[in-house]
Amino acid sequence: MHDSILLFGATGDLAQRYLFPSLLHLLRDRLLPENFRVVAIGRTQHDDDGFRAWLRERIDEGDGYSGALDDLLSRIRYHALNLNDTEAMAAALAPYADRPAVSYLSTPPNLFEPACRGLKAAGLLEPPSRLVLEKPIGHDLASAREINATLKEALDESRIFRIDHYLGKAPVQNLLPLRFGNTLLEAVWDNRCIESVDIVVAETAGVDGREGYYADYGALRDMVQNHMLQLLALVAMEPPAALDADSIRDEKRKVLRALRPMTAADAASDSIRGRYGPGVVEGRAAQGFKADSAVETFVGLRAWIDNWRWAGVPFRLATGKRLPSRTTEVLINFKPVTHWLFDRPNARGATPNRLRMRLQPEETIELGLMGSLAAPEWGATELMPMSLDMAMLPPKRRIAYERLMIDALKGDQTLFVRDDEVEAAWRWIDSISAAWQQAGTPVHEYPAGSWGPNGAEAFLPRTVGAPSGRRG
Ligand SMILES: NC(=O)C1=CN([C@@H]2O[C@H](COP(=O)(O)OP(=O)(O)OC[C@H]3O[C@@H](n4cnc5c(N)ncnc54)[C@H](OP(=O)(O)O)[C@@H]3O)[C@@H](O)[C@H]2O)C=CC1
Ligand SMILES: O=C1O[C@H](COP(=O)(O)O)[C@@H](O)[C@H](O)[C@H]1O
Repeated sequence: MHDSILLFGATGDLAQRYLFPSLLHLLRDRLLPENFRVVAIGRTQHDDDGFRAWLRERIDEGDGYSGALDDLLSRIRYHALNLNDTEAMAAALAPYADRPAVSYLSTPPNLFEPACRGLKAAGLLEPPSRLVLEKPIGHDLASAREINATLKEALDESRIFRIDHYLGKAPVQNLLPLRFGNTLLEAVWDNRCIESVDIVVAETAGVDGREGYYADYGALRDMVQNHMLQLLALVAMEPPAALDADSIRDEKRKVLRALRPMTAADAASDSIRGRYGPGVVEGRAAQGFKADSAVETFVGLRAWIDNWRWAGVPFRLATGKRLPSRTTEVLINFKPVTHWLFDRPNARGATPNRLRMRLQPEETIELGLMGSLAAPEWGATELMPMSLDMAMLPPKRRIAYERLMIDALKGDQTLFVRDDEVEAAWRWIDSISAAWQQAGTPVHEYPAGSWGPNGAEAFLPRTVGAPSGRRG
């Protein structure tokens, strides 16, 4: 396990909210090597003590763990550097090439190339050192390819770790054991038994301080290209021959490549775009998002995977900001039974089986079944929907980045995205942006605190937002 991390973008939002807290938790739980050190790099001028004081004000140590924050701060050295200045980078960072290191670029993607130049000049990309990159990897297929080519000039793919923090979430890691560890599920996991799949990522948060980025990216590029397509790939992939990183990533890539490109003719039926206006979210007034570009904060898509297993099964993807509740879930909607035996006067109809995997805010799995309760007062046995609910209780709920940082330090790429997966995802996303452009797909305003623009309901499951265990 490497014991040296260089954190670029150390003064940024992501570092403050997630990366340093993750390191704090890992240190607190004694999961990092004894000599672990952090080299923090930002543009803002601080000396070591100034940065430590700045960081201390922004990190909550948590109850009952006194000492962990002091420990973390004592391991940090800070350098103010402009990543476009290769010579300055090489001079300041060469001393840290004394041990194999992980360099983590939590910076905008236009800095990846200059950062690689500086790291190379400092000797920090020599094997077995590694490079971790934040999303987004580009803005479209062409720019993603350029970034990937630049990275490969500096180091080989086996040492490049592209982050998708959804892969670090425990319930996402549970998708494979759930699918491939249960005969019961895998036997019915195809178009003979499954009618449709829903993947929903609803947020109450707005674009909050990332207006410039969002005006350029929108929900399609910010959320669908990465997190939602990774969920789709894990739900739809074939069983890998083994659990090593490349076997899993090979299968995910095949699914992404089988996504049917969207055409302008399909845009109206298979997609919807919206942008939040003013409204009320969780009881608080929220302003609308204004941008000069035609960019969406809500997107609904119907995706088709053109292969044997999934032919004819729609995958509905919906994500949006400033929606009424924070809900991330995957729903597998099974077909109804082929012949319904229980039709009687006043009897309820069949409710097809449904598997609901909720990732956020709570981590639960719910299987909807039909059953009966013999109730003498009704004079007959009435069929009714029932559900088997299970809360997933990991020993400790962790920030997704904790797992990803540990894996990068250990060199395990399973939960990181390979170049060809990123490119296959962009190929499909590009087809959608081109279809929208050709078809002139409008961006409809929706009030903050609503479930998206008119028409969004066709892309959202009926139950979304209902607390776990309650039928919508
Ligand atoms: N914030 C989030 O929730 C998420 C962010 N990401 C991704 O993570 C990355 C970082 O995001 P975020 O922290 O929000 O961004 P911020 O804008 O908050 O931070 C950017 C960081 O990069 C540094 N930086 C910018 N330009 C230079 C330069 N020329 N030389 C050296 N350092 C520079 C900044 O230094 P300084 O502040 O000192 O100027 C700052 O530390 C982005 O790629 C983003 O898309 C991904 C998922 C979620
Ligand atoms: O990468 C991103 O993810 C967050 C949502 O992550 P979650 O773990 O809170 O579900 C999203 O808000 C942000 O816009 C996007 O860049």
